[in-house]
Amino acid sequence: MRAKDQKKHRKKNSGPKAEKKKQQHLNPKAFAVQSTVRWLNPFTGMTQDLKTKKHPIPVVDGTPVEPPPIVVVVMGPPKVGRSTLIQCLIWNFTRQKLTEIRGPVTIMSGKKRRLTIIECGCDVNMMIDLAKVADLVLMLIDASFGFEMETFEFLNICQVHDFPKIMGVLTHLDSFKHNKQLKKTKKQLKHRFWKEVYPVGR
Ligand SMILES: Nc1nc2c(ncn2[C@@H]2O[C@H](COP(=O)(O)OP(=O)(O)OP(=O)(O)O)[C@@H](O)[C@H]2O)c(=O)[nH]1
Repeated sequence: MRAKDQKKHRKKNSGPKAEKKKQQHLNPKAFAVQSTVRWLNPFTGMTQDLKTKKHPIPVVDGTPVEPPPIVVVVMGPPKVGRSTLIQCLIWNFTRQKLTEIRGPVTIMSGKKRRLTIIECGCDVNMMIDLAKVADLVLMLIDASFGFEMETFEFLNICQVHDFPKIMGVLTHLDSFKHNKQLKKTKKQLKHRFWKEVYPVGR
């Protein structure tokens, strides 16, 4: 068969494929300038875009007027006197009595300074979370008993997560009958506390 006799390939004008091809050719220069008149029009064209770009954007200062509250974490083993200490702190700053502590308590400690006091339980997850956010940790130690597992656990966690400021607070000091014994225990606990905290603490 000769090439002349062969039928020429004809373009499809109907059917789904043809429709698709037609649609593809509808807007070949979608992002090009199609009309210079419209392009120069101050309300619809590029001029408006250029003007907007030139317009200075006001810089908003997002810094809060009042500083965020200082997070104070009160931690210690069970029955060491955490709730009692928090109640005393609240009474000291606000002259209000809080019988039950159910969560974080925020108090005004100055004209613009706020304190958020959080009681830390003996749960490890809670300790990890609070070690990350605490600005100051009040570490309660029962003087009549000495250091307990929870205290060391918390100190270890603090070493991993950016060590916060730590203050040791001795409780149950009134259980000592003799002054000499009290002084000796205080000294011992103080030395031990510094040994544990100082090498890594701020
Ligand atoms: N003698 C004496 N008793 C204290 C002292 N601090 C707290 N207590 C008593 O110890 C008991 C427990 O105190 P809480 O403040 O409830 O201790 P906590 O650590 O909050 O205890 P839990 O949350 O129940 O684990 C209470 O009866 C307090 O009165 C203290 O310095 N001396």
